[in-house]
Amino acid sequence: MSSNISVPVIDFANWNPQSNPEQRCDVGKKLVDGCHNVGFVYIINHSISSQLLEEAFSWSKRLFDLSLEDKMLAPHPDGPAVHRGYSYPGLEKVSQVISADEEVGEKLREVKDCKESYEIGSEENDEQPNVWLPEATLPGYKEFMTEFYWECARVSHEILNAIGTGLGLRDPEFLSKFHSGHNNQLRLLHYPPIPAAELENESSARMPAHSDWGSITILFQDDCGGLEVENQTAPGTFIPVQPLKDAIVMNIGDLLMRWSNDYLKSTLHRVTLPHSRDRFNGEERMTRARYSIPYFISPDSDTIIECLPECANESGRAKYGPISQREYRLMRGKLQYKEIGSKTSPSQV
Ligand SMILES: O=C(O)CCC(=O)C(=O)O
Ligand SMILES: [Fe+2]
Repeated sequence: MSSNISVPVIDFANWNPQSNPEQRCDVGKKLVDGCHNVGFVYIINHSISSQLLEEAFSWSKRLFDLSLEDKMLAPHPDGPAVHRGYSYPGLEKVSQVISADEEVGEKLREVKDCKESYEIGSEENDEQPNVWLPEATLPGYKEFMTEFYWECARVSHEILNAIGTGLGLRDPEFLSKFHSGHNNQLRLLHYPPIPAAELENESSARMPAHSDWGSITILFQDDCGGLEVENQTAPGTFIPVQPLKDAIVMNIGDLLMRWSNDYLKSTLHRVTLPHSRDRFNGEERMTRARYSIPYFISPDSDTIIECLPECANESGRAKYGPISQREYRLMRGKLQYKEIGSKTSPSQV
């Protein structure tokens, strides 16, 4: 695990309308460097308030503290087409076979994923309608989460514009324009305490290595720890993304990697044992519970993802042909299904 590479911290204090163009350009360049070298960055001094984040975690805890019976009043629909509502521990199996080695793939499939989640989309996304709990089960939950969803969408535009600026796009807001926000996904995640031995001997996983599919992901995590990202300079080894209070952890997804002709990196990441000293509780060596809130940002379904001219190589060549978001999502879904079997569902979108 030792590495002198770490996840860069990008200060967004100078990314606001009052900042001068040089300051904004500097923020954009640092962000893009981090997305190129590591694929993951922390963003600090962003525009989501600390109080709102506290509220989001407290709603998440209230949700997962409900009885299973209550949570099952908003069940995740069967199959991969609609990713909404509540998934009980073990329902979803994230697996991305990253090796052609059959044995590795088999081993990953046997491992239980110890987490429960609740997925939320835009109320206007007809392809994936929301699955809400009855209002009386958790009054105020739907209202808060809807507001939080759009607050995350708002900040995602700031980040996409900073990326556009850092990449030197002729129109720095070009990427943002394909993101109405209706194709995003807010996910509440709870990893219950489990015996540390199960994570150590790999009979259980919190979340195995995978990449995200969309443009970018922003993630909020509690102080438990355990998120790790693959070290680009030493593939197969991982570096920790230590909790940093109120920071946004931001990463590049597969579609933006493709859009940027592989300049921005969609990095494998996983959730494993916490790194902190208080990894275990008591004699049973139980890992602490962990709560995280990723928000996946995707372009609208009809968007054609085609190499940005500014990212073409010297001979003007693109590594990938044009593809729509919808086509790409279906292709990824199919591939994943072939590899991981029909009882499981893909990691997101
Ligand atoms: O819980 C985390 O920190 C990571 C979650 C994640 O990578 C995902 O849901 O795709
Ligand atoms: Fe992820």
